[in-house]
Amino acid sequence: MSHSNFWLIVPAAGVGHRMQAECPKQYLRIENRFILDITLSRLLDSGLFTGCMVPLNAADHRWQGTDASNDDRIQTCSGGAERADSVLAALNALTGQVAADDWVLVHDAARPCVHPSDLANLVSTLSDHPVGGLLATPVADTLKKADRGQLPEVVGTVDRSQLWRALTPQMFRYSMLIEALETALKEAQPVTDESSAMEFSGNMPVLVEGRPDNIKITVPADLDLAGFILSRF
Ligand SMILES: Nc1ccn([C@@H]2O[C@H](COP(=O)(O)OP(=O)(O)OP(=O)(O)O)[C@@H](O)[C@H]2O)c(=O)n1
Ligand SMILES: C[C@](O)(CO)[C@H](O)COP(=O)(O)O
Repeated sequence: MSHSNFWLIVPAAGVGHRMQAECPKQYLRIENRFILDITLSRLLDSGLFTGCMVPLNAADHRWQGTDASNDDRIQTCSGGAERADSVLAALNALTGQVAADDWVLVHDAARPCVHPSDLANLVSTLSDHPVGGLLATPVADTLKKADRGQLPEVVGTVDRSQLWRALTPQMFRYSMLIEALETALKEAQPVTDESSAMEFSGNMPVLVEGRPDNIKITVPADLDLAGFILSRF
């Protein structure tokens, strides 16, 4: 079993355009709790993490009203224009606290339904792996490729036999992840998750199957769905 420490980064600097809400979605409430508080408590309650860094939007004025802001395990920093920029900012803000081969788990603030069993399985599966990996779930729907018309039309059906939906947490060694993100961003590579940066650097992250109910709250309908999922835990 690895003797490395485990650190948590929860990117929470987005504005939630697709949610069309009155505030950034991480500050919407489920059962009168901020989504950000739910996500952070579900992860930190595992007792796994040495520390946690939460990148916030520079214009964020809601953080001080959260329960998490009173948790001395949690540090904050300023995020960036894109999710990858926020994650890199958080990694840099941890410099001096984290050893090169410590594990860093990055988990979207917008995924409050993450299940403790998935977190435990991710860590136990990868803690001695040289690269790391991510929670993911096999695609269960038939996938269509469409043209870009106003009324999109099918141009083909995609073979889904090797396709997975990437979830979070995504778990990589501190120094490898910083280097991969810096390289990908410098080369203007599209980086929508940590794995894609690691892949660009030539690594093959492991896919660890996770629960499909680890949803990312993205559009309005996701809020009630997340509330139902959380009510079942
Ligand atoms: N510049 C950004 C953009 C996103 N995120 C975070 O990354 C996670 C996943 O991103 P996404 O679902 O795209 O959130 P938003 O960018 O807020 O949503 P949208 O794209 O609809 O604006 C969220 O927890 C979000 O707060 C971040 O920390 N910094
Ligand atoms: C990281 C992620 O949740 C994995 O599926 C996803 O890439 C985030 O994408 P978003 O557009 O920033 O929500």
